[in-house]
Amino acid sequence: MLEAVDLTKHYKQTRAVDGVNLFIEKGEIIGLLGPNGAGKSTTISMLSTLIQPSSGDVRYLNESMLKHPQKLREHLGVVPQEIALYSDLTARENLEFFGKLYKMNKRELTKRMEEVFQIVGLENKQRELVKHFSGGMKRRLNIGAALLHQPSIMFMDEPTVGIDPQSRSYILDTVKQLNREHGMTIVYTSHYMEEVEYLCDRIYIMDQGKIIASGTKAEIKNILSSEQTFIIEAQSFKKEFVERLMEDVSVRQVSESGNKVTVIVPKDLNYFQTIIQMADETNQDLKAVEVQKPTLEDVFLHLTGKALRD
Ligand SMILES: Nc1ncnc2c1ncn2[C@@H]1O[C@H](COP(=O)(O)OP(=O)(O)OP(=O)(O)O)[C@@H](O)[C@H]1O
Repeated sequence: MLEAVDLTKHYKQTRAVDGVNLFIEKGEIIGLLGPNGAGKSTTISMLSTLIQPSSGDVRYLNESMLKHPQKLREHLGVVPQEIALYSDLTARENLEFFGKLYKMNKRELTKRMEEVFQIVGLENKQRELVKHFSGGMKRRLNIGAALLHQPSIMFMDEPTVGIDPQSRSYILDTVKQLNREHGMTIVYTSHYMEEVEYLCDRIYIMDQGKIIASGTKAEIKNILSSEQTFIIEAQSFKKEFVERLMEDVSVRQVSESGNKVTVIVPKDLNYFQTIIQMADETNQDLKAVEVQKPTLEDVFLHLTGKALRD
């Protein structure tokens, strides 16, 4: 339905987005995951026609949107990273303002505002000044503003950054509900992999302006299917035991943190046995040895050598 074709944006020396190809099908929740500065916001600003690419194309229903962005804009809702509300107005006055921008007539707007306040859970706060709202309530109202004109595609740029856990969980549930009950297509950017894992059908992982992996959650985790991770727990670790692990040529990675040691080995090894044997030989007491399923964070670490929240 919506496609980025070799999308590139540079600012002087910075290649903010560097040859991104991605597609979004109707009814999907797509996650755009990457650390700060990866190019997520710039990508969605180009996809939502807010900024012009340096090169490449944005296609909606197979038609280029660079010359006629209006065709796409009426179907889009954008929740920007920065809160865009008037704090001296009430929640209701804010939505009225946005409704006028969308050129909605009064009757239509009044009806839609009721629905929107309900979706974002602010029915009882309509007449309160936004300056008295918590960060989470402002975010929810911001989402409400983007929903007024009933868009079919919604771009949400890190909508849960810096808010309380209750509002965060409310927003995540709202995203699911908009998708399931209203059939909305959603593009969700985040650097919280657990959010993307919870919400999204397909994921694009970005780093330094490029897509470095894409696919369903299962497909992405499969990237690591050639490895297995063991978490070894003990009251304290003996130097000899950790050294034995580090010296083992079949071990790909060892890291020690507090009372846990993480060991990555090829999948086909029966390494559980080896760990027990090494512990025995070095008089190391163990509390537990667990095999860990890979998370998206592990995949990211594997692909880029750095953590998502660096
Ligand atoms: N208007 C601009 N002028 C100059 N450089 C920019 C501009 N916008 C973005 N950049 C740079 O482009 C790169 C990508 O930025 P972008 O905001 O798209 O990343 P992001 O993945 O959304 O990060 P964040 O999670 O911090 O929002 C960064 O290095 C940023 O500094």
